[in-house]
Amino acid sequence: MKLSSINKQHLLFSIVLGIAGLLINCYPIQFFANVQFVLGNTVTVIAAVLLGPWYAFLTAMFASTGLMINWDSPHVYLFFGLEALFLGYARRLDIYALYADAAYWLVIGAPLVYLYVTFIMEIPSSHLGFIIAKQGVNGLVYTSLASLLILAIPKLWFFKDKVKDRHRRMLSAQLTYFFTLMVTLTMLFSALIFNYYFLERQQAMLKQNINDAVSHLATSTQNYLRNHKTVIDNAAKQLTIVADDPKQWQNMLVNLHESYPSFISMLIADPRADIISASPASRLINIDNEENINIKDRDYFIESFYNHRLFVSSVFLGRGFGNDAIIAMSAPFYTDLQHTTTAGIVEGSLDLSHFSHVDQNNEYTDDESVVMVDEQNQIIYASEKLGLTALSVFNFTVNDGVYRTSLELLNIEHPDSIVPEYIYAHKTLDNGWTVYILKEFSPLLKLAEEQMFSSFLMLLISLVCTFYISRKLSALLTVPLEAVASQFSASAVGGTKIPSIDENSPKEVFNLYQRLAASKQQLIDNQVELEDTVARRTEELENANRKLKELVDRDPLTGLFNRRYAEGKFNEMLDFCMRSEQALTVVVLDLDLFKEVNDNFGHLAGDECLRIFSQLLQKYFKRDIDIVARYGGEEFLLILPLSNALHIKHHLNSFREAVSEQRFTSPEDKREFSVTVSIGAITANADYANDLDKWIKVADDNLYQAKQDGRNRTMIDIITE
Ligand SMILES: Nc1nc2c(ncn2[C@@H]2O[C@H](COP(=O)(O)OP(=O)(O)OP(=O)(O)O)[C@@H](O)[C@H]2O)c(=O)[nH]1
Repeated sequence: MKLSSINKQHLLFSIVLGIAGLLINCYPIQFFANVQFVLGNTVTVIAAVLLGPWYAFLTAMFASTGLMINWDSPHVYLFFGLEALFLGYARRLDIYALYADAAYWLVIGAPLVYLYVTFIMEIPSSHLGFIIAKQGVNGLVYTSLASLLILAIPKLWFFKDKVKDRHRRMLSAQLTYFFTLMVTLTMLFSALIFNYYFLERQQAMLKQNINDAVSHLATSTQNYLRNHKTVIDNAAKQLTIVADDPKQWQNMLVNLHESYPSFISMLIADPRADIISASPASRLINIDNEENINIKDRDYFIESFYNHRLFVSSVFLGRGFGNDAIIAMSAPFYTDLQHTTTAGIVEGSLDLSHFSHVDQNNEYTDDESVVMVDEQNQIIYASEKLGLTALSVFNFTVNDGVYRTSLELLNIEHPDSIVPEYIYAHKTLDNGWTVYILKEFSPLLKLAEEQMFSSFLMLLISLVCTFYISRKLSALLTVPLEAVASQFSASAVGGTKIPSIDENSPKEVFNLYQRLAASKQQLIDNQVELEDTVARRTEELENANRKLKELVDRDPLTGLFNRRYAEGKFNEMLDFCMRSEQALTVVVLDLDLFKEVNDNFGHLAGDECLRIFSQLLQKYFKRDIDIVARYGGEEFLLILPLSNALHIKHHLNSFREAVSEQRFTSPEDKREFSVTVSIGAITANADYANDLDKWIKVADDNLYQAKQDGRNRTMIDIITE
């Protein structure tokens, strides 16, 4: 964009839009997981549609800053800046924003997100589909919203008119787009709201399940410990009864152990802390060799024997019994029922691998794991698939980052990752132990992803249906309108009968058609009437013109051509004779003593005489090419092309004699009189002279001579050279 082409008003508007976008994007609407609606980007689309690519880019930079503040990730400038340019240029090509944005996220956005997520954020590929779908859904939401806003707020059209609009869009395309927008937005929102509540419900159920599971595990663990404590306590009481008969101890211990196999081993020690009895006996090395094993350094002996209490040890790894984590439970027994003297202790080593049975019997074991830690946070038991070592410290980080959920999340393998690994619930037991139930997070994400893709699929199907239906719907209007237009187009004007249109056309179109038809009929009638009037007027005008022309060319008294006409025609006649190499005769005639006619018979008689004389002239010189003109007063001029030099004088004399024989009657007193005419003429080849005056001069001289010689005669010069 050239600096000179920057429009200040557009610049200001794009900045205002950008600031609005920035503010909106500071508060994105939270959805499931890390899905947030970035509705602030709506302004970028508005800028792209109304102002073009570079103003939109500026708006996008502002709006993205809102997201940058929120997400602290500069990628937003790249993604949304490119989107603004793409939409702006698509607008210049007259591609609708929604179609363009869908294309952007498919062709440019998705690969960019892929590269960014894989190489910069280092998020597991299992989350990729979800993240790309999330961006695409966001794009469609704010683009539809922006397009609808532009349609709904007419004031924005002020800017729209200034965008280069290459061609007008078809009504069908506009309707289709409008329907598509409506359906997209409705579908997206309903799908997202449905998904939101579905996922909320799923999470609530999950939370309930996991809490139930942890309560169950806690209760069963406590019961397990309590039961076995009771067993040890009861055993001590039994041993007090038979304290004086040590031979029974071994049998009793074996029987007890058989009943409670969860104890890996059981033993009885005397006051010297020597093991007197043990079960299973085979696991007590050297017991048969009378080499007693002494346990006076063990906590369980000290606590029970000296402190007289039922003791439960911390967790430790059994010695000589494999490497399972165990706890020792011990109780003192006495020589008498009054507990005056301690006779020894009874101890049971409780197998904690028992929890693996509990764990394995759990119906959700596929994606559910158990971790149990003691009060020092040492792992007592952990499901095998977690790969945690017994008695190591249970290290995890609580993931309360960008993922919005009411579930508690933690990470074990990747403590710093923003992607949660497990949903968990925990409970601390009375003895200070804590039980955890962990459930993998990815299936929930997968579910959300599937929901999103199925929503997409539904959207796609509805778009295809909308496209088809809106085309059909718009055809209901556009086809009859086009029919009306074609019937009233310029090419259809010729006909006088207007064809009818389809009766199924919408009523509005049919009404329009009827009004147009009535107007057109009126137009046709008017046109016919106008044509008649014009034809009539044209004829009248032509007649008037003809008359006018005759008036201009003719002498009003005699009806002969006037002098002006004759002089004007001379050259034409001369050319004609020149081409055909024929002779031309110019004749000047003058009535003899005409003054006397006037004087004796009056002017009316003179006029009548002139008229009849003229008729005689026309009778004698009647060829179409002859020009017979009144030259002035009682003088006449004849221009006679193609004259035969041998006959012309004779013909003139015949005329002269006819005049002298003609009888004229005075209109007033009916007296008769006659006149004679003197004739001067010249016959020569056309090349004799170009100038009529020269011809007339010779003819005039001859006329003079005729007058001089006594009138009523013809004088002619026939010039042959
Ligand atoms: N009644 C009538 N008389 C006309 C008209 N035009 C010219 N005259 C008359 O014609 C007469 C011509 O007279 P003159 O020029 O003296 O010639 P003339 O009497 O014919 O004598 P010559 O030519 O020498 O034979 C005049 O008295 C004119 O008034 C016309 O249109 N009507």
